[in-house]
Amino acid sequence: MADHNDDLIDYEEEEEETLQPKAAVPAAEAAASDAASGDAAADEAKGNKGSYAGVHSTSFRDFLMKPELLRAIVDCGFEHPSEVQQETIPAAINGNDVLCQAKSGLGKTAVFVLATLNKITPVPSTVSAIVLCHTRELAYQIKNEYARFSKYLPDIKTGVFYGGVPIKHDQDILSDKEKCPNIIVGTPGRILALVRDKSLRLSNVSSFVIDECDKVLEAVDMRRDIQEIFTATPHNKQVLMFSATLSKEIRPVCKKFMQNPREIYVDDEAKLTLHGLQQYFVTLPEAGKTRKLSDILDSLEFNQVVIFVKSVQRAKLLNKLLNSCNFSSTCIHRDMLQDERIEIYKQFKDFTKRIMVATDIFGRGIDVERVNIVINYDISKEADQYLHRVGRAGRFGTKGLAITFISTDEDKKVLESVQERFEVSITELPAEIDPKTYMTS
Ligand SMILES: Nc1ncnc2c1ncn2[C@@H]1O[C@H](COP(=O)(O)OP(=O)(O)OP(=O)(O)O)[C@@H](O)[C@H]1O
Repeated sequence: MADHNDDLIDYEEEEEETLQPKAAVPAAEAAASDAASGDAAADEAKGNKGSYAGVHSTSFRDFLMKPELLRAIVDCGFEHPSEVQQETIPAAINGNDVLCQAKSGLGKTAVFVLATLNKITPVPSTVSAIVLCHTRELAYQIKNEYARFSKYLPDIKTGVFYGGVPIKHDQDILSDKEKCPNIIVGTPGRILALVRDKSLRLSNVSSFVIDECDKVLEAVDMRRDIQEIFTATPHNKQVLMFSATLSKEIRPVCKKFMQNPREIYVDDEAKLTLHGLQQYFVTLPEAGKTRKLSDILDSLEFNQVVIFVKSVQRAKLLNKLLNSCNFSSTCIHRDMLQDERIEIYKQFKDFTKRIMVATDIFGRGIDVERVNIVINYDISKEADQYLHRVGRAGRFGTKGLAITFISTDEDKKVLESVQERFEVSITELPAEIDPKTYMTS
């Protein structure tokens, strides 16, 4: 990656101000009894969570959080914090800046959602937290996570703003005293447009979050937007950033936005491998891909499948083909009306469709619990993106299966680099796979 330092404001050159650690909310104990009342909802919500949820002794009650949050956590069926949550929630609640890498599907979202909700004392018509991410569907998903966790905090309002829909709607919400959100989730382009036209005032922001931060800050145009949004916020605020992949090149770029952050990295890339996920490849000519895909979908048991392709055109075509063969398939790509994209995301999340043909807009951050197979009809261009894509299966320690089609020398190289970097053995797809090995019962 090029040296982007010149593009960024160098906060190290400014006077360092230490963030005030937030006063502890003396509520953890009191919350225990409140939390217990949500047990029935929790049992229902638990569903098929992976074994990962149960192996830790630390409890969410050990964190100094508002009792309303602890109640919501119970309702969501979260029994124990995952490793990344144990490591980062206390630091984030304490007011530290956090730059965090942790493998896919282990609950990074809850870290910033809980930390920001815990911090905010909502003031009407005042935006206190801003959360940025790279795709509209992810922004929508994060907004829903805020809705889940703020269930018992009705005074905190969250809004989501992204491109592809009329900006007037967002402007109206922001100018309405009753509706103006305290927390805003969005994609950089639309948020910047709202800042520039002065509908969105960020002068009271105390939390600034970037999810999938490597992706957001890698692309020069998105990074410029972020930088401009960042300069509209006060100097003294908490900055939190997250991704499953954080190369050594991007870390200093992220840190330019932070003050003395708590840094959590997975330097041993082998530790990014999801162990509940079986990974296979199939070598075949390009012309044989559709036939093979159809055989796989016919022969394997699955709950939901995501099939990744490399272009919009291929997504459209493949989806059409699958539908003509009576598969319950849908597709998502950038060449669609935004409302339609969100509708399709919702249908898939609600299990109305079993198969999603997608471009890389669905490759990071998207969390659909029932997805247990990912197929790379076209392999990604880079190893990092492979890791994110296959992470759509095997969420939160559940089992899953990833199958990658290899038809060119280029494809082979990407697969080799995945195996080397993440120390994972990807073998040839066997003639038969026992469903028990990839379906969580
Ligand atoms: N402590 C917990 N107990 C049970 N389930 C959890 C817990 N934390 C998170 N989850 C669930 O695990 C799933 C994955 O979480 P999330 O989407 O935040 O992962 P992530 O780390 O952001 O992954 P990615 O890197 O792929 O974006 C979600 O469905 C979430 O509700």
